[in-house]
Amino acid sequence: MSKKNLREVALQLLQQVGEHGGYSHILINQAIQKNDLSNQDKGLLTEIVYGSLQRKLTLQFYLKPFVGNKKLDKWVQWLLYMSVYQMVYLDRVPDHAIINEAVQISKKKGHRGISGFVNGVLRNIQRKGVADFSTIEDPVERLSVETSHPAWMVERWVDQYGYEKTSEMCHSNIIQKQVSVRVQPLKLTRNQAMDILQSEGYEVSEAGLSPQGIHVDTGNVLNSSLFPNQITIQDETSMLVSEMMDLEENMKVLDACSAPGGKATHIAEKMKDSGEVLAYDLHAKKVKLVKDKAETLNLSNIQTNPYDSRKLQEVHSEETFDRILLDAPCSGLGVLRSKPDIKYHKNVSDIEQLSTIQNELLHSVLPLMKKDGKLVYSTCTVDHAENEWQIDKVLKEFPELEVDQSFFDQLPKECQSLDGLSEFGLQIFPQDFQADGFFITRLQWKY
Ligand SMILES: C[S@@+](CC[C@H](N)C(=O)[O-])C[C@H]1O[C@@H](n2cnc3c(N)ncnc32)[C@H](O)[C@@H]1O
Repeated sequence: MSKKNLREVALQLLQQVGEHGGYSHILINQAIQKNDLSNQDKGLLTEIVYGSLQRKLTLQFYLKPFVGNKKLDKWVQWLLYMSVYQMVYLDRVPDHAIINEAVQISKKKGHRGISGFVNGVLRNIQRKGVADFSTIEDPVERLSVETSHPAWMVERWVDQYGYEKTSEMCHSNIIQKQVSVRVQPLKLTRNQAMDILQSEGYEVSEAGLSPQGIHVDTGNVLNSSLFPNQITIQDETSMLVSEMMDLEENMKVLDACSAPGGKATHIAEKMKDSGEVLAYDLHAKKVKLVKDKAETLNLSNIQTNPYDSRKLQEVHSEETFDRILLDAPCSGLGVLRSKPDIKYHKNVSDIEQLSTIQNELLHSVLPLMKKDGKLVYSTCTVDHAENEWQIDKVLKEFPELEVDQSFFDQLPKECQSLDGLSEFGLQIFPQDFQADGFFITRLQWKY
C-alpha cells in the first residue's frame, strides 16, 4: 500500500471513530487486516489515528488561528487534524510530503477550492509554527488544551483528586499504551511463555500485578504463535480484578457483566477449570464473545447466558454464589489511552446514568451472595460517583454489608502505598502502572 492510501485509510478511520464513536482499537485492527499493510505502515497508521484522536483538542487549538471560524466539512477537519499531528509530533515524514498528500486527498474528495484552502492552511502552519500553551492563563483550560481532555472532565477531576494528580493523569493518557498479555496457566507457565515470546523476537518482562501477566514491550503480539490459544491480551490492572476475588477451586461464581470475557476466563483459569462460572451479559452477540474466548482458551467451566443482570433474582435463589464479580458498565475514563474517542463522547449525565445502573446491578446481585461469600466490584473508570461514592452509598443501603479488610492485605505490594487507597477500595490511576485506570473493591456480609 502506498503512503497516500495509508493516509486515506487513516482519514476514513478518523471520521468513523471520531464522529460515530466506533471502537478505535477494533476498527484499526480490521483496517490493518483488510489492507495488506507492511509492519512499518501498520505502525504509522496506528500512530496517526491514535495520535490525532488522542490530541484532537490540542490540534484544534493549533489550527484555530489559521482556520478562524470558517465552517468546514468533517472530513476536511479530520484531514487537517491528522496532517498537523504529523507535522508537530512525527519526525519521520517531512512537512512538504505531509502537505502534498493532504492536498492530493482533498483534490480527490473535494473540489479545487478545498485543496487550495488545505494547502494554504498547512503551508502557513509550516512557516509560522503553532501557538504556545503558555498563552492560556487559566490552569484548567491550559491542561485541557495541552492534554486534549474536555474542560468539564479536567475540572471534575481537579475537584475530586486535585490539580497535580489530574495533570499526571491527563499527561499519562496521551502516551502510547503498554501491551500486556495473560498466560493460560493450565497450558504453560509464565516462564515458558516468556521464553517462547523472546525466541520469536519480542521484548518481554513480568507484569507485577498478576502471576499470569507479561508485558510485551516491542512487536505486535497478535502475530505470536501463542496467540490466541495460550495467551490472551489483557491489561495488567484488569488482571488484578480476578486476582482479588480470593478464588478457590470448585466455587460457584457469578460474573454478572462478563463480555467480552477477559475476567470470566481468568476466573476459570484461577479455579483450574473446576467449579462453575455463570457468565451473563445483556445481548446474545456479546455473550457469544465470552463463549468463544472460553473455547479458544479450552476452558469448560464457563456457562454463558444473555440476561439483564438487574433481574437475576428471577433465575437464581438468594445466597447462591461463593463469589460474585460485578465488573460494571462504566464511563471508561480509565482507558482513554486505548479508547481516546471516549473522552469526546461522554458527559456528566452519562456518569450519573451509569452510576444509577451500577447501583441497580449491585442491588440485584448482592442478595445472591452466600453468607460467607464475597463480591468484587470493579470499573475501568476514574470518578468518585461510579467508585468510592457508589460503594459508600451501597454500604448505607445494606447496613449488614462491609468492605472486606483482607482485600487490602492481599493487594500486591506495588499497590499497598498507592494514593488511590481509601476505606472504600483501591483507585488505580492510569499513571500508577502506565496501565488502565481501575477501581477495585471487595464486599462481604458482616458476621
Ligand atoms: C466493563 S464491561 C465487562 C468486561 C468484562 N468483565 C471483561 O472482563 O471482559 C461491562 C459489560 O456490562 C454489560 N452490561 C451492561 N448492562 C448490563 C446489564 N444490565 N446486565 C448485564 N450486563 C450488562 C455490557 O454489555 C458490558 O459488556
